[in-house]
Amino acid sequence: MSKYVIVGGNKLSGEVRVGGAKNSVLPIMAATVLNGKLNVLHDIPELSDVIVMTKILRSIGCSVKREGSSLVVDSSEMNGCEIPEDLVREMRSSIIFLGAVLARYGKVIISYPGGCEIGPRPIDLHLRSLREMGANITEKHGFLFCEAKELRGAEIQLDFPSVGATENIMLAAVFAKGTTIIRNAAREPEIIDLANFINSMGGKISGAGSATVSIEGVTELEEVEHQIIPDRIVAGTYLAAAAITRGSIMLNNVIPEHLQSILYKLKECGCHVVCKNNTIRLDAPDKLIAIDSIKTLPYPGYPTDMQSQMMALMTVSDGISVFIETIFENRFKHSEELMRMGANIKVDGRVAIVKGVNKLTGATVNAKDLRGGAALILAALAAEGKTVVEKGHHIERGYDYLDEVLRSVGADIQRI
Ligand SMILES: CC(=O)N[C@H]1[C@@H](OP(=O)(O)OP(=O)(O)OC[C@H]2O[C@@H](n3ccc(=O)[nH]c3=O)[C@H](O)[C@@H]2O)O[C@H](CO)[C@@H](O)[C@@H]1O
Ligand SMILES: C=C(OP(=O)(O)O)C(=O)O
Repeated sequence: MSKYVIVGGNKLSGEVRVGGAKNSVLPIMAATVLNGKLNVLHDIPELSDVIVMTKILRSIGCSVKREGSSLVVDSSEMNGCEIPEDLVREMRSSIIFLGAVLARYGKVIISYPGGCEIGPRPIDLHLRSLREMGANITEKHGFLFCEAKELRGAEIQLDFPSVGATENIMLAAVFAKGTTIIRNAAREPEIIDLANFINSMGGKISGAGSATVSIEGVTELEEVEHQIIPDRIVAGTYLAAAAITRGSIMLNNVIPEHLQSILYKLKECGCHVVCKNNTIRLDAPDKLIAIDSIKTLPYPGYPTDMQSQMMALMTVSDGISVFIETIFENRFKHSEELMRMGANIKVDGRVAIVKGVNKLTGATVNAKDLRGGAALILAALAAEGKTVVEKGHHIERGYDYLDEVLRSVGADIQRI
C-alpha cells in the first residue's frame, strides 16, 4: 500500500496541466459498451478507478488498449452481462454498467457497488427509474438481476438530482422505445460530457446540463472519438495546494466556468484569481481569511468533492469557518486526522466548525477516503516538519502522478 511523505513549508510556484475528469471518464467508459464498435477516448488519467473499469470491460468481452493518454475500447465482441462482484465492490461507478449493459444486452447481473466510505449511498433512484422504463429487477443476496426485453421511454421525476441516477437513466434510454424525460436531473458538467459522448455516436440527448434532460431512443450507434473534459476537482485541489502554501500556480487545460463556486470561495479567503481562456492563475495572500460558511450542494453549488480540501485550507486561516455537508452523511472523517496535525475542528453531524490556527505540525495520518486524503496532503504541504499520509491508495483513485505534479511546483513530497 502506498504512502506519501511530505516535508511542509515550501511555497508552491509554477504551472500544472490538468487532465481528464475521473467523473467523466468512468461513466463514459461504461457507455462504450453501447455502440458495439470502436471508441477512442482522449486525456484519460492513470487512476486506479480507470484500471478497475478496464477490468470490468474486459471481463464482458470488450478489448481495451491504452495508447499514451488515450484509451481505445472495442465493444464489438462483448459477450457477457455478468459484472464481477470483486470489481463492482471496489468502486461506486461500477453501478453505471447497470444502465449501459441493460441497454445493449437486455440483461445485467451486478452486485451492489462499493467505494469510499463517506456515508450511505443507496441506489433506490437508479432502480426505481429503470423499473419505470420497463426493467424487471430482482434483488437477492446483494445482487441485482435486471432484465428488459425492450426498455420504453418514460417521464422520470428524480427526488434528488443524483449524478449516478441521471447517468444510468441516460444510458438505459439510448435505445429505449420513445422518449425519456428526466426532471430534476443532475446538472454537473460531467453529465454534459456523457451526453456529448453519446450524441457523437448518434444518440439523441438534449438538455444535458439543465434540470430537464430528454433522450429520444435510437436503433443504432456509430464509432466515436471523444476528448474528456478537464477535472474540475483536481484543478480545485491544486489551486488549494498553492493557496495553503501562500504560493502561486498557473493551471492549464481547465474550464474556469466549471470551477465558479470553488473560485468564489478561494477569492473570499483572499486569493487573487485570474481566469483567461482555458487557464486559471492563483496568487495566495500572506494570511488566508476564514470563509464564513461553505455548504455543499449539487452543481452549480459548492461541490462536496472539494469540501475536505477547503477544510484543510481553513485550518490555517484567520478566523472561524462553518462547513455544512448536505450531500453525504459521513464526509468529515478527515477532520480527526487534521486534528492530529494541530487543527481546531468541532464536528456535530453534518456541521463542522473550523477555527484557524497559526500553524499545523507534521504527523502520521491516514487517508480515509479519496478527497479526505487529498486534504491531508494539502495540510502536510503547509505543516511544520514531516507528515506521512498512509493508505495512499484512496488518493490514487482520483489523482494521478500527484507526487510528481506537486514536486514540479516545488513541494517536498515522496510516494513510497
Ligand atoms: C463517479 C462520480 O461521478 N461520482 C460523483 C457522484 O457520485 P454519485 O453519482 O454516487 O452521487 P449522487 O449524486 O448519486 O449522490 C448524491 C446523494 O444522493 C443520494 N442518493 C443517490 C442515488 C440514489 O439512488 N439514492 C440516493 O439517496 C446519495 O446517497 C447521496 O447522498 O456525485 C457525487 C455528488 O456530487 C460526487 O461526490 C461523486 O464524486
Ligand atoms: C466520492 C467521489 O467519487 P466516487 O463517487 O467515485 O466514490 C469523489 O470523486 O470524491
